[in-house]
Formats: sequence, C-alpha cells, structure tokens
Amino acid sequence: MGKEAEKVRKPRFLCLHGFRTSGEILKKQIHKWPESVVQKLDLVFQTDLTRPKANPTLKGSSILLITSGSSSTRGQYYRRAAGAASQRCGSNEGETDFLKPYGLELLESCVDPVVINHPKGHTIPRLENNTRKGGESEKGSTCAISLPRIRSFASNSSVEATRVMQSMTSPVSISYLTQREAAEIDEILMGPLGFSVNQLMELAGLSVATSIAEVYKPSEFNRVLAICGPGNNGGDGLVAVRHLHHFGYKPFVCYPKRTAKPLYTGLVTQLESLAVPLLTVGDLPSDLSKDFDILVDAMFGFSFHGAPRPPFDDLIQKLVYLHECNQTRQKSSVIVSVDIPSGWNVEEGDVAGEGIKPDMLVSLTAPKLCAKKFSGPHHFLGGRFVPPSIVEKYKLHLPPYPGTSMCVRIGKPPQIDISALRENYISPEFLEEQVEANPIDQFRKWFDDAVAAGLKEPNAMCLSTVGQDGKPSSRMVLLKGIDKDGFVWCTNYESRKAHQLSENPGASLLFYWDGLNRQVRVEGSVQKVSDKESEQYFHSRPRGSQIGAIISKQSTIVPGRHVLYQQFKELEEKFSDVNLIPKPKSWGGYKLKPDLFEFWQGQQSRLHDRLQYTPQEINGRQVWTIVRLAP
Ligand SMILES: NC(=O)C1=CN([C@@H]2O[C@H](COP(=O)(O)OP(=O)(O)OC[C@H]3O[C@@H](n4cnc5c(N)ncnc54)[C@H](OP(=O)(O)O)[C@@H]3O)[C@@H](O)[C@H]2O)[C@@H](O)CC1
Ligand SMILES: [K+]
Repeated sequence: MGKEAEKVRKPRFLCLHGFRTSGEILKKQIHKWPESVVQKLDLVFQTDLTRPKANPTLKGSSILLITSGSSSTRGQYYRRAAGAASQRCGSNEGETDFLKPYGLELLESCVDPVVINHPKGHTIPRLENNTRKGGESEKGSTCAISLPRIRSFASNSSVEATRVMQSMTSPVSISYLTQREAAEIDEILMGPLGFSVNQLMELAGLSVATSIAEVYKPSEFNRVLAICGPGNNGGDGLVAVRHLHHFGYKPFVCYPKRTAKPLYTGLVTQLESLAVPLLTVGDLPSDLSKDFDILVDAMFGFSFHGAPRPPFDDLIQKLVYLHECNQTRQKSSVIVSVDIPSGWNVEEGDVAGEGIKPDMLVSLTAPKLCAKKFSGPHHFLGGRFVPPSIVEKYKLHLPPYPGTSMCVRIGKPPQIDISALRENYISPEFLEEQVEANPIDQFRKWFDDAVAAGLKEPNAMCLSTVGQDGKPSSRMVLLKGIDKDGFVWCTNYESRKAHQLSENPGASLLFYWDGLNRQVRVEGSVQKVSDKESEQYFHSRPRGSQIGAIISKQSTIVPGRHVLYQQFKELEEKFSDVNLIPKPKSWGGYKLKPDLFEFWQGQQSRLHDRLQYTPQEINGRQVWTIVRLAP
C-alpha cells in the first residue's frame, strides 16, 4: 500500500446557491478564478440539497461557498444555520424556509464547515489575497474569498493541503498595524476583553522562545543574551529567557532600567532562581559575538518614540556593530528582535538605514507597519491569543497557527544551502553490552521509544526491491505487523514491487525515526502471507481505504484524478448497504524474514553508532552475532 495515495486530499468547496440551477451557474463562472487555484481545490457544484446525508459528495466538505442575492432567505438560513453550528453569527431570518431542515442536515454532514457567503447574486466571488479589498457586505461575511481563510481550513484538514495552500499565499495578504492600532488593541485586550498584562506577556514571551527554538537549535546556538528595556517589550524578553532556559539554552540577561512593579520583580526573581546571570552594561564585552550566539533585542516595542536614550543608545550600537562584524566571520551570532527592531520607527522602520538588522523578527499579536521593511531571513508571528472580535474590528489577516504551536512563520523560509544542512546529533549511549540479544526484541524497544516520543507514523518504512533487471526501486509503506518471524506490510499483488518480489524475493526495509536520531535497516527474503491473514488486515482498514484498494490498479496509468474520484463514488454507493467489503484478490500481505539488522544512532562529530546483527549456526542452534561497524 502506498502511503501517499491515502494522504493527499484537496480542500473541498461545496458551492451552493439559493436557487435550483445554481450549481450550473457557478460551474460556468468558475473561469473567473485562476486555473492554478482551481486545480488545487475539490469544487463540488450542488443543486439538489434535499438528501444531504445520502449524498456522498457532500460529506466531508469543509468550506461552503454560498452565493445568493442579499435578500435570499435561503442564503440567510444557510448562514444562520452555520452560525448556530459554529457560534459565529446569528440571525432569525430564514426560519420559514422549506429547505431549512435539509440545510441543517447538510451542515451536520460537513466537517467543521467554514461558510463563505457571497451576497451579490448569481455570480462567483472574486478571489483575492486580502478580503479587505473585497469590501464587507454584512457582518461576518465578505464578498471576496480570503486566501488566509482557505489556509486556515487547510491547516485543520491535512498536512498536504496546508502545503498546497501555503504555496498559494504571499506575504502581501498579511495585515500590518499602525502604532495607534497596536496601542488600541493592547487597551482592548486588557480592558473589555479581560486579559491581564501578565497573561499576555507570558504568551508573548513563550512565542518568542518557541520561534527561536524553531530556527536556532540549542546544540548550535546555545549562549543567549537578552537585552531588556523598561517596558513590556523588556518583560517579553524576561519571559522568553525563562522558557529558553527550560528549552536547554544558556541564557544571560542585561536589564539596565528595571521596573519596580511586582510583575517585573517577579520575573527577575524567577530568573535568579534558575541561576540565570544578570549582567550590567559594564559587564558586556565590546564585541558581543565572542560570548553569545543569540542576541535577543527586547529593548523597545510599539511604544518607542524619538531617539533612543542612554544606555540603550549604546546597546543598540553594539547590535549594529555585531551585524557588521558578522559579515566577515564564518559563524555569525544572530539577532532576534521582539516585536519591533529596537530603535526603528514603529511605522517607518529604519529610516536612516543605520539601525540594527535583525536576522529574526517575532511580531506579536500582528506585525506593525515597520515589519514591511524587515528583510532578514526569519519573520515569525507570536501571541496566539487574538480573539475574533479584534480580528474583525481591525480586519486582520494573519496566518493560522499550525497545530498547537505558539508561533507561525510569515512568508517563505529562506533559500538554504543544502550542503550546509546538518545536525550535530546528541543521543544516549548505545553499547553492545546494553542491547537485546534478539534483534526483533531490540527493534520493539526502539519502536516503543518512537511511539512514546510521539513521532508521526513510526511504522512508516522504506521498502526497497530489485527485479530481474537488477534495477532497485524504493517507496514508503506502512508496517502492519511484526512477530518472531518477520515484518508484515500489505499491498497490491500486481504492483511494481510485487512483480519485482516475484522475480527476486530479496528486499530491504529502512525505518528512520527523526527526533530520536535513529534508523534501522532490515534485510531478508519476502513471502506472501496467508489469505486468512490478508483478509484480517484488509478488514482492519478504514472503509475508504478498502474502497481505495479496490479501485486502484496499482502502478498502472490513470487518465486523471477525476477517474479515481468517480470510481470511488460509484463503489461508495454500491457498498453503502454492505457491511463487509470483499477483499480484492490482488490485495494482500507480504512478510520479510530478516537475515540482517543494523541499528544506527546519530552521535556527535559523526561518530555514529552502528550495531549489526547477523544469524549464525552454533551447535545446530541459530544465534545472532552482534558487531559494531565504523560510522
Ligand atoms: N497585544 C499587545 O499589545 C501586547 C504587547 N506586548 C509587548 O508590549 C510591547 C509594548 O509595550 P509598552 O507599551 O510597555 O512599550 P515598550 O515599547 O516596551 O517600551 C516603553 C518604554 O520604553 C521607553 N521609551 C520609549 N521611547 C524611548 C526612547 N526613545 N528612549 C528610551 N526609552 C524610551 C518608555 O519610556 P517613556 O517614553 O514612557 O518615558 C517606556 O518606559 C509590545 O511591543 C510587545 O512587545 C506583549 O507583552 C503582549 C501583547
Ligand atoms: K524589540
């Protein structure tokens, strides 16, 4: 079974209209959207809505694109129903519409639907980067479709869709705040919205620390100096330092103008309890790059005005100098600015061009106008606390935070030199005396570690096969079982790998567990498993995967994706009343019986561990011999 086939899913847009022929009308109008966008979406044009639950095309839709004249009750009840479902908006209109029950049923069969209402009649809305330009028609709905909104959907649905959507979005779609707006938002958050400054600062500082950790690993960039100013920006810096300490960095703080309020004295006490050194300005060397790998600039945020006063004028100059020195060095220290590069005008940026040039900017809440002038390689957004009322009031377009992350990158990551990409692995000892005598037991131990570490798909393995022609080929498959005799996976018996295995049963498996710095090679010969075992595996799969396995004549040419969809829909209908979907003859399991294992673990300075197991006959008994191989 190929992993890929299961994962890729385009975001589905269900395009509705308030009247009978609407599906057809929208289909004709779709040419108004760029071809490159249309290709990336699964657009379903729907007219008959009377039996939504029985209609497989409606299931799983996550974006409902509704077009209707502004007075259409049907459009309104869809919106109202969606609002009720998602607590987003509410109106009493459309109560009497005869289609209402179907509308509610439809919403129920959608996965966390996002409703995009287009009230301008029989037409498809324009697709724009910024819905601000599209103009709002009614609260909670806009004429133009916002790409960030689509992305927000995509991040909820599948990693693949997120990737596709990210490629569609440019930094142009991000909102930037004026200095006044930033201060206003601050007031609203801490006034009517009930936040305390402590809370916001904690979240802001955590965002800064996690942004740093995403780009600059503590194994390479360990020594951090945070220069903290007198206001909340300085407070963010103090919080970030505490988190960086717990993330494994060695932080130092320079906090020359301390604020006497309990919030700040508390933050300092917390750092002292972690033995984080607090340095005076006089303690700092003239060239900061000698002693520090990361300089956190937390001097001034959005309340900065005028020219920097002492001692911050000199501290800013130190960071300017550091950047100049970096140009001539092999390994540079990096500057991370919190919210605003200190000394920059909050809206105009580095007007004279003589200010600091940070490598990373972590904008908080939303980027300020000066961030448009930021040209460093890493721009992140943090402060994952912005409620919808602020988003709506200031018409903010911000990238969605992925998963549970406290930060998100804005714009594209920088181009990197592939040859320079390397990790300095730090792993526990892996010694011959400590390993299990039986490699299957050792494999299980490492597999359990991978599961405990929360690694994604720890059972994904690269299967390599070689046919009669001697040409090897590899692909990722999922391990479905393991016992004392070997490793099992399932596939199509008419696929390319199956043909190769029928010509040559020799194959190899490779597991790679990033995050644990481990890989395991397993080599041996392959046989089909029994029909009974294959049956069991087949029926343990989700129904969708079972149907997918039936329609896929694996490795043969398909005229287009639509053919697969069509066949899928047909079979879904055919089996809608069938409990047990029959396993196709061409689908089944293979088992690799190992005759070689190698356990690899990355170590510092490329002195990796490699322990190899091979079987030996001793007194008629099979035992595994373990040897260490040179890295
Ligand atoms: N949602 C949000 O809003 C959130 C905001 N958060 C954070 O708060 C930051 C804004 O904080 P803030 O308002 O305390 O202002 P900030 O810029 O740190 O410093 C003001 C201090 O600097 C001083 N100062 C000013 N100019 C100066 C100069 N030329 N030379 C010397 N000193 C100068 C000024 O003194 P004053 O002029 O008043 O005498 C005052 O003491 C924001 O950027 C973000 O990091 C997050 O924590 C959470 C969410
Ligand atoms: K700053």
